[in-house]
Amino acid sequence: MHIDIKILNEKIKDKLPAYATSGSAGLDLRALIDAPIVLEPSQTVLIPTGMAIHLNDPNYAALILPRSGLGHKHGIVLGNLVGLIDSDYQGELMVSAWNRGQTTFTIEPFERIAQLVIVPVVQAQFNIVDEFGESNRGVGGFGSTGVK
Ligand SMILES: O=c1ccn([C@H]2C[C@H](O)[C@@H](COP(=O)(O)OP(=O)(O)OP(=O)(O)O)O2)c(=O)[nH]1
Repeated sequence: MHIDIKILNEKIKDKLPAYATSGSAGLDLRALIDAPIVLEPSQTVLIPTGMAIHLNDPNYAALILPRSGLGHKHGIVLGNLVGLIDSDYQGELMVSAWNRGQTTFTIEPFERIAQLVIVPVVQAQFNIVDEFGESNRGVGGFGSTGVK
């Protein structure tokens, strides 16, 4: 798949997202900031990435996800938990960085703060019905199969 990407800030030109290994699902996104940002516990900041993508196909979306290491070791996740990038969005990719840990964390310029995953999407059409067809589960949910 080819995706149009716009460089909005020349400083990111030689640091564009790339798959780290042939099996990588995510592309690391870097913080396009001029100076370190100190994130206090519980604080959330919106971090620019200096780039925009245009997926241009309703059958795809991109998800911004936390980096496992940052989340596990330092408590840096996303203020919106997951960022959803619509296929018609052309603006700058922004990362909502949330320090859910108990100590300050400093985001350095160009630090890899999140990752972008391209995913397939189905835009559904809904048929209004009075009754659904047969199903094994029916309306049972929220642990109805025995999960505590
Ligand atoms: O982490 C994120 C989440 C979203 N976006 C951009 C891409 C997305 O297509 C657009 C709108 O996001 P969303 O629909 O989730 O935001 P909203 O709060 O529902 O606002 P809107 O009224 O703009 O849809 O913002 C980002 O850059 N980073």
